[in-house]
Amino acid sequence: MLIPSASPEFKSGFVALVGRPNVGKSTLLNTLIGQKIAITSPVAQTTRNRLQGILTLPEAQIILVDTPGIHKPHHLLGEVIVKNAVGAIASVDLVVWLVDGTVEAGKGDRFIADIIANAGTPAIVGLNKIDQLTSESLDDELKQSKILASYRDIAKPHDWDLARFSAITKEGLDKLQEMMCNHLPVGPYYYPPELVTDQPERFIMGELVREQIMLHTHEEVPHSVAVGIDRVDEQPKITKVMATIYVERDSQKGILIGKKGQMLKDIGTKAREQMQKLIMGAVHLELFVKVQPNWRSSRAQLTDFGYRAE
Ligand SMILES: Nc1nc2c(ncn2[C@@H]2O[C@H](COP(=O)(O)OP(=O)(O)OP(=O)(O)O)[C@@H](O)[C@H]2O)c(=O)[nH]1
Repeated sequence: MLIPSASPEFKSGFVALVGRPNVGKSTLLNTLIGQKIAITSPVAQTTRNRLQGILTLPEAQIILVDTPGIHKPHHLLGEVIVKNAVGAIASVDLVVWLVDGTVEAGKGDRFIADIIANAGTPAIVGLNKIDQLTSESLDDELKQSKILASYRDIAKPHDWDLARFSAITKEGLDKLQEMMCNHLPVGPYYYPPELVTDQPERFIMGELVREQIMLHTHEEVPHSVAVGIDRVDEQPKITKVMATIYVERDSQKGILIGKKGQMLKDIGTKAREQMQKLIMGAVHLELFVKVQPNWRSSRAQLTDFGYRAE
């Protein structure tokens, strides 16, 4: 893949997507670059690592940095996640601060606004999920103007732009893209235009397994799961993938395997389908489950699973 030379007006830069857990950062990233590279789920705190999506337009290359949701940390993994998100804010050209555009700004939102303001990075406040708003009555309209006003109040002193959109229906995303380009400096292509992410396929494969675990199991399991891809064997007609799911307790292993192995089978089938889309070819997936007590509290284990403090 070749990196073309940019025209003198070409713009490029790094844009961090930040916000509370579950506001739709990963969904927005996937929609903007037009391919699934970030996993999403209705469970908060799905995203753990920094992931870059590359959006190449005729006039600009925007490198979108997905960050884990900012929340109060409860264990070492939580601390590492928040520290990485804060680090990302300080090191980019622009922040898109994503919020749930269906509710007024609250304490948690102001906490993030303060972090962005302290970093001094220019920002766009992105009110997402507007597809969920209805404007059938005067009450609805009043509610919407209150939501908008609550974010305007926060944005105004810092000169932050406001954008309203839906990462799912794509309404308003053209305008957001235009705003992002306006904020970027003139610059080169950082990546070949065909590339959509900086992450190796192996990492995304592990994430696709983790996504299915989150979708298939209940509260007890998701946050204590890590997935390691042990082997990827590319054969002429099929790619064989072996992966291990690490949990902290025997009980979680039991839940994951399920009655007669049915749960693990379902997770494997769905993850395999997603992997086939990713590599555009046939996949044979083998999953193993291992108990690794307290991996979230061990720095060495976190590093092994690829969660690095940056
Ligand atoms: N209706 C609606 N739902 C959305 C929209 N964007 C995201 N969602 C949903 O919100 C949930 C969370 O989305 P994610 O993209 O995983 O959120 P996130 O901010 O990356 O979450 P973390 O990884 O926890 O930080 C998912 O169920 C999405 O389908 C939107 O524009 N409209």
